[in-house]
Amino acid sequence: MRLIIRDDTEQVAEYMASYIRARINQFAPTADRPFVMGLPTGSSPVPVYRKLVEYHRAGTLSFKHVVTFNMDEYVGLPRDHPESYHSFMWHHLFRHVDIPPSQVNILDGNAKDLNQECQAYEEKIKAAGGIEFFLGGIGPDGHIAFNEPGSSLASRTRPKTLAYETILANARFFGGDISKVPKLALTVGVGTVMDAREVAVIITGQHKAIALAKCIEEGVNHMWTVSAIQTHPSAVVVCDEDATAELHVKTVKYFKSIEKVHEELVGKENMDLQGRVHGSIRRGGYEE
Ligand SMILES: N[C@@H]1[C@@H](O)[C@H](O)[C@@H](COP(=O)(O)O)O[C@@H]1O
Repeated sequence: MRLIIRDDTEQVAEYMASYIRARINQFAPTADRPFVMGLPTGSSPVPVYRKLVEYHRAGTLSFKHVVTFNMDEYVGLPRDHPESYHSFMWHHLFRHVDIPPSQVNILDGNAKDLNQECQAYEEKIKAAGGIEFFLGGIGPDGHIAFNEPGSSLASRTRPKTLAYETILANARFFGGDISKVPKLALTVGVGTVMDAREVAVIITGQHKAIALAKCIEEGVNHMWTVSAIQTHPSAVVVCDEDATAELHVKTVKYFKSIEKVHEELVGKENMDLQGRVHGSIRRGGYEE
């Protein structure tokens, strides 16, 4: 696993978005061989989506042959509610790019049979050939998607009761009114995320510093579900300086030195590929 540290959220977004652009363009997706992505909601990915939209407008990125699967959705919120993840994704990304709506997949939190909806989602991912690249964010309690502390690290897409801490954290999107925050969600499982061929997680802000330390410096633990990425063969965490507050200085220095040596090996001219180099050094992905 690699840890990439940037000064602030803007630089984190720049890194992540340019990496995604390079990854899609390098994959050269076609109608028969689309690029399949997993996508998160939350405030952390917003600047990443803004940059992806900019790239699209500048003509350097197309979503024509991209298929997306969102991580999660609230149960019981109308699809067009401003805080549904459906609305969020169309507002921040999909309506600004050339993705055909038929290639967008978001769990239906109003499905009659929620278990059936989740099972069908897993099958749809499988039918699409699996997820090539899963972008994730985390909650301050280290949850990835809505895989709250104690979720099985082998979990699949399913309905999930939200932890009180998550309900509190998300109250800011519902005018600070806890009673308005849905208490149940549909979410991909940790196992679903881990099945992706590559996983990248954005962790920003001092309020996520403990979660980052648990994920990087401690063992794999179901109480910090994002820590499962330690077992993934091709994973990266991209964080800002604020989020490193609970890491040992030695850890920060270590990952910065890895990146420095990597830059020297790869050469400045390839830096836009951010760790993914054509040819002999890397065939793809973050192997560490
Ligand atoms: N289900 C979502 C997660 O997928 C997301 O990672 C998290 C963090 O949101 P933010 O980036 O706003 O801190 O919010 C919710 O809990």
